[in-house]
Amino acid sequence: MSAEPAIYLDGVRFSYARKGPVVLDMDRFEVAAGEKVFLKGASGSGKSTLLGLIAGIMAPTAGRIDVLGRPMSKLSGGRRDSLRAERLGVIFQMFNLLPYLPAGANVMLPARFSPRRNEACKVAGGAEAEARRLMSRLQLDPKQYWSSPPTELSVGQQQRVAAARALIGRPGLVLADEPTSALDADARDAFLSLLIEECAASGAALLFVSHDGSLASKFDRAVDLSELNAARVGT
Ligand SMILES: Nc1ncnc2c1ncn2[C@@H]1O[C@H](COP(=O)(O)OP(=O)(O)OP(=O)(O)O)[C@@H](O)[C@H]1O
Repeated sequence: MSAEPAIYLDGVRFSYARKGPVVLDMDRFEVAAGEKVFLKGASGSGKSTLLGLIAGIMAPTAGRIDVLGRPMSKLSGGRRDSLRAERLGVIFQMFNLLPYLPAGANVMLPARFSPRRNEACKVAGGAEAEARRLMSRLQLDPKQYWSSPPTELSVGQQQRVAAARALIGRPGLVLADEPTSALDADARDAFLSLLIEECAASGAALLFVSHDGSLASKFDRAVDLSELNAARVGT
């Protein structure tokens, strides 16, 4: 496992519009390699914005964000996309599954787009074998659901597909934005335990956003963005 931090953020400011309000203003934030961090904060405190910046979907207005030792915030949009595809697993609030691809093909997507992740699947017998293993681990039987279109899956099942897709090919960092908000308490706890186990098995750091503070005890550390973000939007 790399000793470089999974996330290193220094003096970051971000506005959605050139003359718009500063929505994120953070001095320092770090997540160690393999660390599991729970990120909470009031609605509108900037959690999704922070994840978008770490994932390289947007670039900060000022400051530096390194991801797995790479200078994410200094890269062009195209190179940020490549870094995200090669090294990050991202589970969005709405899962962002491709509706025209069946579940199994959705899980395999990162391995199709990233040679590095495809290569990492070889120890498991290839990308399809690894996709099936991850679906089984996340309690979504691939014999039954491999060919199912996402529209025919329940919200909880779609979430498992999104998690398996994020985990395929050993990403160094998994970012999860409220992935449990649609689940009941038992399903939520089971899902989170499996996600944490799989991140630990592949050595991935996990930054997990949720409003539900009762989940925090499962993590190495909990962080409140309302305290870290000097912009204090939404509070
Ligand atoms: N696309 C956008 N354009 C302009 N402003 C935005 C955009 N997305 C979010 N914001 C603003 O940025 C601030 C932070 O929003 P963000 O979605 O990051 O908060 P959050 O903590 O994830 O909220 P929630 O817990 O409700 O999901 C809010 O004031 C919001 O209105």
